[in-house]
Amino acid sequence: MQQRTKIAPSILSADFAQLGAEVAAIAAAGADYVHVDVMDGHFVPNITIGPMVLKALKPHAGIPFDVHLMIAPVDPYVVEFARAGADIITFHPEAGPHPHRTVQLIKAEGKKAGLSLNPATPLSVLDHLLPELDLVLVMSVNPGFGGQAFIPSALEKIAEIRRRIDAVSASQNGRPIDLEVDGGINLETAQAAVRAGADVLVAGTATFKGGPSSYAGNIAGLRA
Ligand SMILES: O=C(CO)[C@@H](O)[C@H](O)COP(=O)(O)O
Repeated sequence: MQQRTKIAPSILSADFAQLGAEVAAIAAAGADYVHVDVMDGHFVPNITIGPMVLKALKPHAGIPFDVHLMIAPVDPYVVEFARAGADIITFHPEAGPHPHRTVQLIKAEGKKAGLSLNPATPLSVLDHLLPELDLVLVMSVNPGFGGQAFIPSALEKIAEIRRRIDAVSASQNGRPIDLEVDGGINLETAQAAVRAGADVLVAGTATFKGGPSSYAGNIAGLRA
């Protein structure tokens, strides 16, 4: 069953010189999650922020921090990100040999666990893991940078994952599992992604364009 659409601004498009004020501003503007893109220059070709910055940002926004780890290996860093303030920790199945163990590590810290699928990652990675997950993140761009164009084949993937999530959720007394889409989200692609079954939209460029006075309108526009 699809929930109300949630908006998770990616702070990759925020003003990095004002990050505390930026996360406070998006929370005040109606964002549901703060989406933190963690990149290591190895798993993806870009380097962003680590647990120290997450810890510094945490007190600035009273909404869940949705942390997307684009790092390999991922297991050695799960506990540090959890204790730095992540509420949801999402990782890639390619980032470690044992994705099920990574989920166990996340859950042992009392956090929600997400699995992210790159554009070329097959849906079979979900076969034995979906019942354990709280979130599935469909990448609609190749991870590494903001401002890329939405890859249309993500829509087919979202629709199939929607079916699988609904089946698992129904067998677990309606336990919610978020279906999040990330990359190239604008007013047009947001509508297509939600129609296909997404219920969380990650949006960097589309949230932060125009500066703080535009955030509430940008978020409301995406949600509508
Ligand atoms: O994880 C990533 C990129 O790797 C995304 O979160 C992007 O940062 C989204 O940016 P826009 O496409 O919305 O600008």
